Amino acid sequence: MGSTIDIRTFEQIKASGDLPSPKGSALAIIRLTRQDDVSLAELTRVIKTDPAFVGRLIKAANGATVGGRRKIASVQDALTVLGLPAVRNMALGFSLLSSLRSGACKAFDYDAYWSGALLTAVALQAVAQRIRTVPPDEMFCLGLLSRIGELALATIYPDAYGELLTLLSASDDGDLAASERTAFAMDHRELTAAMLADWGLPRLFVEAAALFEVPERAQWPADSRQRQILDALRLADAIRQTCLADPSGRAERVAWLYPLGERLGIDPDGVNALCDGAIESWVDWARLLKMPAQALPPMTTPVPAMGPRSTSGAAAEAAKSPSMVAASRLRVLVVDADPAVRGLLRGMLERAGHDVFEADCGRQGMELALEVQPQMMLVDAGVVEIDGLSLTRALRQTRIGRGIYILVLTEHGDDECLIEAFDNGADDYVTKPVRPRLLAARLRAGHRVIRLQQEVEHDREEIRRFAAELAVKNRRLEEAAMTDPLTGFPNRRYAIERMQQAWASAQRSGRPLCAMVIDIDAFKQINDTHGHDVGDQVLCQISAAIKHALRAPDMVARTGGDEFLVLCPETDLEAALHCGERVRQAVRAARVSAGEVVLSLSISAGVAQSEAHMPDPDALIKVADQGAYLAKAQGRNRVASVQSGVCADAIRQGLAGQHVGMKGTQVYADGAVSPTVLNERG
Ligand SMILES: Nc1nc2c(ncn2[C@@H]2O[C@H](COP(=O)(O)OP(=O)(O)OP(=O)(O)O)[C@@H](O)[C@H]2O)c(=O)[nH]1
Repeated sequence: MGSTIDIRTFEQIKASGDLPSPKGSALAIIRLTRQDDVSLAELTRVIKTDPAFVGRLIKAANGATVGGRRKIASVQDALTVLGLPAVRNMALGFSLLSSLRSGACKAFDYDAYWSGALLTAVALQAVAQRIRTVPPDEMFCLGLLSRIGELALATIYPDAYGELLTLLSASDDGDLAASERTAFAMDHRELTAAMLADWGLPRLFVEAAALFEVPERAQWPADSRQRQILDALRLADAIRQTCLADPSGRAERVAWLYPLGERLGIDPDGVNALCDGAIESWVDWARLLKMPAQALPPMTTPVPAMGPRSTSGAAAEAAKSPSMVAASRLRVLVVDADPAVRGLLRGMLERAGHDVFEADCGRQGMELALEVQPQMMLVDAGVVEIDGLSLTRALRQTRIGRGIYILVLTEHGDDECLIEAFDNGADDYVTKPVRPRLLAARLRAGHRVIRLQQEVEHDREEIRRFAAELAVKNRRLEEAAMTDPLTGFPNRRYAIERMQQAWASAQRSGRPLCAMVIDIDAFKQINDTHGHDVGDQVLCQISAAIKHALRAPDMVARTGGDEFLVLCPETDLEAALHCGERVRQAVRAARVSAGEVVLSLSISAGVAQSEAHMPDPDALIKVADQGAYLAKAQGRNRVASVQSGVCADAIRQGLAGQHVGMKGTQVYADGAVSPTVLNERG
């Protein structure tokens, strides 16, 4: 591969410390997964220190599970399903995504960059699921980072790269890579490849990332694994561009999208289905990662005419033949110490149209089997280092090795060896010296079994996809049933569930529990004066101000029109009153803009602490409600509690607002009553 960046230049940039790199827990996860003797327990412990990553990992694992398997809910199970390489790459990808959501390069659209990268990632994962060249979850990361060089250049040279982007956007025929090379003596493709290699991604991935924009430079045979990964990445990138294009742009792009699918044996309907699956999965991931992802129309409209290409015999053949070739052509690994035997077998297999890989000892056989993932292996029982039978047994214990059709080569008449071979997991045997016609017949029989397995796997894949779609839909329904659509906050139903859990836990531990009821003051006026739409915008901004003022363990839900319920676990009344006052001040300080109007509002809040005589959480909410009612009655814009026994002095010292004392109540306010328009209209 001729496009790798000059290693000295790369080392210099790296030494500057400006290159994007994984941070914190991701770094620890990557380091651990590189250790040969890492224990699952240790890795699980480190992963659990990063709750956001736990969520993403479990989501990815559930995407990868077979239909009918139970849902993955623990880190340990997710690790088993995904495997260490996928986990390592996900830690890398998500760490970069989290730490580089914004940056100093003004002309670089960070949101669009990551959103597009995510679409490429899910598209590549879906393509990999179809072509099965490498595990789909490993490909996810390749898609996510396939243009990381662009982001790196924007990070290292924010001003100069910004100027370059601005210049390019003004010209019609700008070549990004050429301009980058002129300005920085390197382009994003080279830098991407160098960074992926530096992070230890597989060579096949590094090369695909370096060349997918310039595929004419790749010299690999059309049916090689390298070429398939490259073509898969090209297809995923084309899916990204097509899905994000406007309707006329889409029509234009399918003209080169479908031929890319054809190269991998995927017909236009299959490509459309990949696009639709990718869009759905993209929106789902974007929600989890809190990234922008607009609703895109599906591609499942009938395949637009591609001119004579689509109907010509050649194109129709091209659309069909690759999948047929893929089904009849096998990757076969021959493990035998004798070069003459290997040569004989290679000749036979190649004449039958298969791709042949050779290993001269058991250890090399194991390594190659895991790397090239052959569908069939011919293993000499007497091969050295690891003997053929131990190799068979070891392979059967791996995910990759379980599905390989293994033919053992044994000495004639060695029944004991044959029995042991079958006990170790061999599918068939051939005795030495090899008789070509007999071997050819056994290869055909093996081939039949493999084809049947592939068909079963294909059906399973369909079921898996169906189950995954169903699971996503169910999750969405569950979420929707618990979420307030306007603010995105949990709704009353969810709040009551959480309240019951917190109540039970407080009963068990004997720790205090507080509830706070918040009501926006004179909100009706906003609707009446400025309209319902402005009212909605105000609600959203006030919600954000409330949430921002709360601590992480507190839970806030929108329980009514302009009413919110806050749950403060392990908090006593005094602390909850402080918290309420913090929220009140935050809302008071917020400048709420709605259209041309800037408003200042206030809230009234009631706070209550659980007490031994209260029978259930409803009683606690009722007392908090009474506090809110009292705050309203006292003139609004205040925090109140109808419970006594609070250390008034301590609170007063810590608060900016005035303290209005009543028998058995605490009330805070700073006088003004809202809402107030702070600017004049237009
Ligand atoms: N814009 C908008 N308004 C809503 C929504 N839900 C309820 N409302 C309105 O919110 C207002 C709530 O008013 P109230 O709580 O009764 O009274 P208020 O004007 O806030 O006065 P006080 O609570 O006594 O300070 C009503 O006019 C409802 O119609 C919503 O989703 N969007």
